Amino acid sequence: MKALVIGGAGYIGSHMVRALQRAGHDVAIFDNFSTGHRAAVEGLKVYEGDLLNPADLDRALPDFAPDLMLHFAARSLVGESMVEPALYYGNNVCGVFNLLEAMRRHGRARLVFSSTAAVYGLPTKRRIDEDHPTQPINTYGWSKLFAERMIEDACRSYGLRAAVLRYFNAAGADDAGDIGEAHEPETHLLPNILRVAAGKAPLVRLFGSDYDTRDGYCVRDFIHVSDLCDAHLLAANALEKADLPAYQLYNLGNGQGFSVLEVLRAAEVVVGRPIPSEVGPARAGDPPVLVAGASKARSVLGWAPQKADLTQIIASAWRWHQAQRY
Ligand SMILES: NC(=O)c1ccc[n+]([C@@H]2O[C@H](COP(=O)([O-])OP(=O)(O)OC[C@H]3O[C@@H](n4cnc5c(N)ncnc54)[C@H](O)[C@@H]3O)[C@@H](O)[C@H]2O)c1
Ligand SMILES: O=c1ccn([C@@H]2O[C@H](COP(=O)(O)OP(=O)(O)O[C@H]3O[C@H](CO)[C@H](O)[C@H](O)[C@H]3O)[C@@H](O)[C@H]2O)c(=O)[nH]1
Repeated sequence: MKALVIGGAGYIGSHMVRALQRAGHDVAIFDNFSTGHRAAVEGLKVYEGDLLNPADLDRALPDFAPDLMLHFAARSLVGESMVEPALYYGNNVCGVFNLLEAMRRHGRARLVFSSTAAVYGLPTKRRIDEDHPTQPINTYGWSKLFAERMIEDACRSYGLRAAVLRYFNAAGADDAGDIGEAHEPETHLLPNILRVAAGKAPLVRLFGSDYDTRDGYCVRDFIHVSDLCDAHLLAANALEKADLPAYQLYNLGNGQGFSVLEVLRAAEVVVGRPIPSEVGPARAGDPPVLVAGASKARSVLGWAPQKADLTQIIASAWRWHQAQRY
């Protein structure tokens, strides 16, 4: 299969490239390098282009003629989305619109799309499954929900077959240790903890300690990036199954929540020393608990996460942080 990874120079996209290659597929990347890294895509076929420029897609799609497109190219900082909503509606909504139109123009009909647990908003039940109401509390979540809707409509009207994957908290790095999470600025919990452990920052700030949770800290469901990629491969196969609908939606998480403090303590065990921290004010827009109900991906796709153990996730991220290439 020929797969075009849109946003393939980014954190999750670069891992997806690896997973596709290991599965024997022919891979190319489409990326504008706004947050991606050239070092992550060395030696690969790259179409440098922007989803906001349809001419770039008109160059890449007929040239590579992919059987499958995988979309990772988004802005994804919750805080930024509340200050600069236009950036989010531009990239995450107009970008997806341009992609869907280009796919229609060039007869490309298979898409796997990265969505997010942020589409759900505040949880109304302990585990968030796909039937949970979607009421985002930030612009990032709304932009992804609008994109999902456009994809669903394209499946109904234009013969597209698509899988939308709503991730919870992606973490960890490839076993090879040469690609990993590197955002600037970094806002995610685990890389921020490990930057301190690696001596690149003096301390990590824990946002809020008086949430209504077991220890007062926010609780999240961490899923290894390689397990996410496995689910994408399975979702791509599911697009070919006539007994499954043209539009498929799956949550991806381990179904187990860890508090911010528990993640810090687990990281201290992995690195073998205390990691300086301080408690700061709660961050605006953070739901207290986000834990996935992801049984649908298991039962329909046959997905079985191989790296669900938090210590294993942190250890893989730590290997990357110690030898970070970019
Ligand atoms: N990291 C997480 O925990 C998480 C959780 C849920 C969902 N997601 C979603 O997963 C996807 C990937 O996240 P990530 O953490 O790897 O992000 P990232 O910022 O590391 O990667 C995004 C990539 O897309 C590229 N890109 C962005 N806009 C583009 C455009 N207009 N045209 C071409 N390329 C463009 C960037 O240069 C980058 O290489 C995003 O859609 C994000 O919303 C991530
Ligand atoms: O330096 C930090 C960074 C984060 N946190 C806390 O750690 C938890 C996790 O925060 P992250 O920023 O790592 O992740 P989020 O849960 O905010 O968001 C992630 O998961 C969401 C869905 O669950 C979205 O998909 C989003 O794109 C993705 O970044 C939150 O309680 C946050 O307040 C800290 O205490 N200190």
